Amino acid sequence: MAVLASTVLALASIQTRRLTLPEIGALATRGFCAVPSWISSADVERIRADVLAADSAGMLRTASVGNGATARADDSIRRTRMCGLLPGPPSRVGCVDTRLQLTAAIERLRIELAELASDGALAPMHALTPFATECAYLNYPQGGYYTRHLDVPAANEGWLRIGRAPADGTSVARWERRRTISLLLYLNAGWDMDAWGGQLRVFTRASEPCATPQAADGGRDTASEVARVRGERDPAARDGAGTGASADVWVDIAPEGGTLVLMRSELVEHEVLATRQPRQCVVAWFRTERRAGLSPSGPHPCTGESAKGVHRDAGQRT
Ligand SMILES: O=C(O)CCC(=O)C(=O)O
Ligand SMILES: [Fe+2]
Repeated sequence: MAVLASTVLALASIQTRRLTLPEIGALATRGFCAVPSWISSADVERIRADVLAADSAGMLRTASVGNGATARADDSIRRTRMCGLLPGPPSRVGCVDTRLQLTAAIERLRIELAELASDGALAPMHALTPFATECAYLNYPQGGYYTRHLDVPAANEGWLRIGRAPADGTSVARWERRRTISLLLYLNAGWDMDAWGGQLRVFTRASEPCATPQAADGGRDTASEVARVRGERDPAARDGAGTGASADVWVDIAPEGGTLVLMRSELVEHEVLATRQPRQCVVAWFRTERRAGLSPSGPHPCTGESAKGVHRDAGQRT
């Protein structure tokens, strides 16, 4: 009986729902969307239990900022613990089936987004390369936070070399990758944003290349259950006059269990406000790979710049 029960549990997959048209529209025009109840509350609890088990086993470590040689812990920017899932903790820790089902659900979402992009439902976007996804658990302690940031580095338009660099010697890798879509999946049922803070603050700017004027005002439609528009755009920006400088507009998203957030990684700045309760979530990044300096597929998503513009960058590298 116990064997049967564990077999059934192992076979049960994490059911996700497809994105709705308004959610797809928000991702296309505003660069982000919030998707309430993407998974069931039972699956939220299963994943959360696995995060806590992995943390108790010492698998979650202080999350760093920067990347490669510049990666470092910096308490003034970020306070949370993190554990990568690809590869994940050893199978004796927590529930490996839950992790496999979670990463399978994330892969199904990558395919859904790739299909939407090829159908033209999303703004032009680089292809999401299979087997290039990063995925991790995050556990914020009471007093945790992550200050305002973009998920890609500023240098080389966010492209990072895969493998050997010229400084490493000969036989240099010619591939690069960049985060394209950032994914967050929240795991705390009944999160009280007013009492506990910990909201995800997503910034949009009037000057943001992919944001349309309607988009910057339109968040209430797509995410009314989970988000509140808190920012004010300055009047000059609203009527399109002035120097191009604009005040921030932001949307606060409650980290409610089961809510999925998707953001264009190179466009959408965000932060996690101080949390007064421990807060767990899954973070993942769908990435794009390209031959160094060559356009991966089609024009740059925001500027419409095609391979020519990107080639200039390659010229500097070689
Ligand atoms: O915890 C969150 O809501 C956001 C985390 C985040 O922005 C990141 O890890 O890059
Ligand atoms: Fe982030």
